[in-house]
Amino acid sequence: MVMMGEMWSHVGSTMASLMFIYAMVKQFFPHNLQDYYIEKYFRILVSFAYPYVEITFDEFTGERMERSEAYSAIKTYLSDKSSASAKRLKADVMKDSQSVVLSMDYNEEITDEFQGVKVWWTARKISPRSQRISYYPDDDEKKSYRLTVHKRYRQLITDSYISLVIKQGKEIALKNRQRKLYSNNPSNNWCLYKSSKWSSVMFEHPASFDTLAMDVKIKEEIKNDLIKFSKGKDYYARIGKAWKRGYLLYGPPGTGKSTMIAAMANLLDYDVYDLELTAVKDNTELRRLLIDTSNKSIVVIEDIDCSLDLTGQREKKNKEKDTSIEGIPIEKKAKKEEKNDSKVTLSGLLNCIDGHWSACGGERIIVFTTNYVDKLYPALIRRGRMEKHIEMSYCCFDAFKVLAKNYLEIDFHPLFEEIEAMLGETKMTPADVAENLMPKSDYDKEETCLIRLIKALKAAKEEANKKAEEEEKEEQQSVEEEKDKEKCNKDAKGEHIADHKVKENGVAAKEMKANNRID
Ligand SMILES: Nc1ncnc2c1ncn2[C@@H]1O[C@H](COP(=O)(O)OP(=O)(O)OP(=O)(O)O)[C@@H](O)[C@H]1O
Ligand SMILES: [Mg+2]
Repeated sequence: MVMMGEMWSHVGSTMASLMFIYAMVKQFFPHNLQDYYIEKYFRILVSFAYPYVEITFDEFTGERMERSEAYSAIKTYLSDKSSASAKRLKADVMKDSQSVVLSMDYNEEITDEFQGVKVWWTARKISPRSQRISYYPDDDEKKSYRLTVHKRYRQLITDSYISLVIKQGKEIALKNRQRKLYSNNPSNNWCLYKSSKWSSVMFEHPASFDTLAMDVKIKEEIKNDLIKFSKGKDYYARIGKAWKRGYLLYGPPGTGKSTMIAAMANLLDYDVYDLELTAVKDNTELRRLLIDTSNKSIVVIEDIDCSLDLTGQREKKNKEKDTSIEGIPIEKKAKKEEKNDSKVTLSGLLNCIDGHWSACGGERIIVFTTNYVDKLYPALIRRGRMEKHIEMSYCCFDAFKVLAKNYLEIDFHPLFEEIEAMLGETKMTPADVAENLMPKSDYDKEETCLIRLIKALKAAKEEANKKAEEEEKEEQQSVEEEKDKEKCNKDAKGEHIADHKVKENGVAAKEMKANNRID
């Protein structure tokens, strides 16, 4: 690779010669023709002396100043090249590890070669001359990459080289990328200049399908479904369906719905977009948010039943009779009460899930979670929209075995038998089982943890029996009350009929008397 200085020394010496020629020629031209002809020929000479084409790739482009995909891809491509050839490099330390990513520093140049043609890349950063106050720290800096190539190769470079650089840059980025967890910013935080609808942190959840406690068969089925989906690009194209899939995870709190989403993301190597619907102003904003998600991602709407007034009907009922939302954990109830300024409607959400625009991009999974599947509007979760409905339920023995392996690193223990029997008759969430299995001190042995779990299961069973007895009593009481009421009603009705009969008999007797008198 030859540095760009070589090109500049050629340009410099040619320019000096041209300036000399220009001064000489100027003397011999009639004064009135100097301006027109000299300038014309001077331009031709300059273009001869500088026979290069420059192409600039800005970091932000378009009317809405979106981050340019080409810029990001070029950056990645050049990082790979420049770590070997550039003299001044910038270093970024990756958060998760000790690895360092090197990229070329500003105003640094590197050369590249494509089919024997030399090109020069320069990283540029332009800061404004005047100081101005800005809300957004790097609004005023303009970053770009400039590609310089001899005009003779213009066609080759624009037709083939640039697209190759972008393709390779994207591939490298995909290989090196650190997955992210995005959450939507409230719309009043959107920056006017660069619309940042999502903020992100590194996605570092350690959950996997190996550590997920649930029925083994169902787990395998879900894993296969996900893998099939991720490899299904051609299949989806063939059947004429957008490459996306909807999952509905439902079940009581603490059964592993959120953990399952993390395991899905880790299995497929996808980003996660945690969409808080209550922070979305309206349907248009929802659409913009979803358009702004990347491929290979999972869009999650947690507690969908609490997030939206999806059925005006149901909401009205709840207001009249609040008992229907009893049992919702406090924070979720608060969320439901807090919602309010969001004007996202059911049809808006449905349109976002499978409207025409939702086919832009691909390889996207959308997941809804809820504790109350029966409360959801059927259209929202019908098959075809939410293709897979997965019930996350109370801890079964399969699930317990996974938790015992996770928390105690054991596959078997004589107490397992008793636990299996107890789990068959007691409802306990995996979250509660896990909590009991977690050693509370360094001296806690496996047996201590298992015995603690057995005690908790017994207590849960007693509690459930007591509750069932109370419920039965209440039911009996209400049946008896109902019976009493019915009896009272009957008695009252009987009296009323008797009264009526007495009255009727009285009237008949009077009539007979009167008739007898007439006779
Ligand atoms: N199936 C499971 N496998 C492994 N761990 C689990 C499972 N279910 C629950 N846990 C443990 O319990 C914790 C709570 O689980 P999680 O947040 O996934 O429940 P959830 O179903 O999303 O609850 P909620 O309905 O309240 O959102 C997790 O951090 C995890 O440690
Ligand atoms: Mg959850």
